[in-house]
Amino acid sequence: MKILEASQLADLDSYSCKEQNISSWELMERAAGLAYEEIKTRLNSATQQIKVLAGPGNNGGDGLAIAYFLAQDGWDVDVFLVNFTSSRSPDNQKNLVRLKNQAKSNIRELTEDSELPEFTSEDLVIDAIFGVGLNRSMPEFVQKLARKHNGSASQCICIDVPSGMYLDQSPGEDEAVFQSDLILTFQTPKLPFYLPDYSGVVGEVKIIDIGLSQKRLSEISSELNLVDLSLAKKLYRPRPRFSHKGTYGHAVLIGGSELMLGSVILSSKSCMHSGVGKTSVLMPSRGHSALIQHLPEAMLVENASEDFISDQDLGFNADAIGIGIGIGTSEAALSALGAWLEKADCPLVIDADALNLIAEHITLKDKKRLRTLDGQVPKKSILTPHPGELRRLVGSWKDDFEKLNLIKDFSKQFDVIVLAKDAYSLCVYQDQVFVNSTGNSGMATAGSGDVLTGLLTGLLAQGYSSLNAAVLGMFLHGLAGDLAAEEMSEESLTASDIIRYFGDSFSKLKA
Ligand SMILES: NC(=O)C1=CN([C@@H]2O[C@H](COP(=O)(O)OP(=O)(O)OC[C@H]3O[C@@H](n4cnc5c(N)ncnc54)[C@H](OP(=O)(O)O)[C@@H]3O)[C@@H](O)[C@H]2O)[C@H](O)CC1
Ligand SMILES: [K+]
Repeated sequence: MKILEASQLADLDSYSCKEQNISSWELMERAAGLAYEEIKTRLNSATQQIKVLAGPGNNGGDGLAIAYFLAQDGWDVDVFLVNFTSSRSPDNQKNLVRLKNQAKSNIRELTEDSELPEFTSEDLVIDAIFGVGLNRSMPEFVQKLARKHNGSASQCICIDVPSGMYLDQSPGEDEAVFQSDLILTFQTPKLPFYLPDYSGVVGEVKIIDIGLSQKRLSEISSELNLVDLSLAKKLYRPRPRFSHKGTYGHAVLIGGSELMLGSVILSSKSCMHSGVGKTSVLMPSRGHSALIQHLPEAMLVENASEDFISDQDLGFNADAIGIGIGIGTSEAALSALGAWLEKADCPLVIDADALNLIAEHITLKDKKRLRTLDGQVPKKSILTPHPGELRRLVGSWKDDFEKLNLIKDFSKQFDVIVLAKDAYSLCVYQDQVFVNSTGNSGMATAGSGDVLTGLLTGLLAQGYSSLNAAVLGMFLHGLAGDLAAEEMSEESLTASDIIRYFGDSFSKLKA
């Protein structure tokens, strides 16, 4: 699903009105009506009082229409006109006149000099002060209102976006943003919903289809996408009926060191469950019997060292290699990694300590090592850093938008795909950004990343392009975690459970 910028949203709005021969007010009426239908399903006898906070722009216009519908239905509604300017958009004005004529709700004006309303646990607050039009800090009294609301126990439904949220920047340190329990957003998801800087204010998100032009939406080029089931289904390639294990590729996992042997076993197991034909494992020889015990389907590659990975020739052509899991940062690991980066002639997934080694040798600016590592990270490799590894690779950022730009620059510089793991992982290739919609906090557990690496390596070996493998694998991994958490709760989830739900996760793609 495309994620649009404010200017693209405005273009989509006006195009849709023309295409459908409706006025902007009629579009607002439709959007507000659909939001109201959703709100209605959430009201119950415990909802004592509804407080609608409406700004003077079109977001406020939505709020005034919702207040009208609620009052028509007999709900007790207090409307606060948050008048940070004396000018009102025409559609807002029309809705205000209608609301006043209806005479069923209490309407109060709030300006800088007004006493702010109280919010209690019995209030349902509908925040319609600012929408996607916010382009500078909210006026101080509106921020005070947000802080007062955030400090209360009231419930809050934000219309389109929480007031105070920018589409293209993080809030300043002291800037207030309305904390939402639910966001009813129109037509397309908005990027900040998925960024850590806004995590404290984003509750449940419901995307409401308000019938904007699908034709125009498909024409608008957006490099930002939310990876949902329908996008994942487009990437998935069904298995041909007439096929054999050679059809699905030969994946190799290279990982492990003296005290970190489990991770590569886990990763290999994940790879084996990804649909791949064959999985071979190159790991320290002291882990060989454990691997065979836990994963008899896997094949071992001879390894010269008991404790470290080596650059032993495979003796066959690998279709994809996953490298780095548990290798440590020793000289032995560094030298084997350097050799593999140099000789690999298939797509790579690079994870964990391999990323740390690469990062170290980029930031050290040690020319010799730069040549052996950074210069030879094969193009189109998938790098899967967690936030700490990412920082080591791309440097520090002051907010999520700067982070995104750093990742894009890095991806362009080395021509690699970066899958930045987070609550909502981001998969970035040059200027294209794919935001994951699956996953949960139960997956923040040891081994979860190893499972992702195995899955990505397996998909690559099956012939998915690097970008498609990264995007699809990210989605499937999160979905498996969600399905596992549904059954067993986030708390008890382990990395092995994620693998057990791969099957259900793939099934969703075929449904
Ligand atoms: N298709 C849809 O998604 C529909 C969306 N609708 C709703 O419309 C809003 C967007 O409405 P808009 O009027 O463009 O913007 P806002 O209501 O968010 O803001 C109003 C104006 O306020 C000014 N502004 C911005 N920041 C500040 C600030 N910090 N202080 C004071 N004023 C500010 C700005 O105008 P300027 O000219 O002063 O820059 C805004 O334009 C969308 O979110 C939906 O809720 C429609 O209902 C139809 C369908
Ligand atoms: K709002």
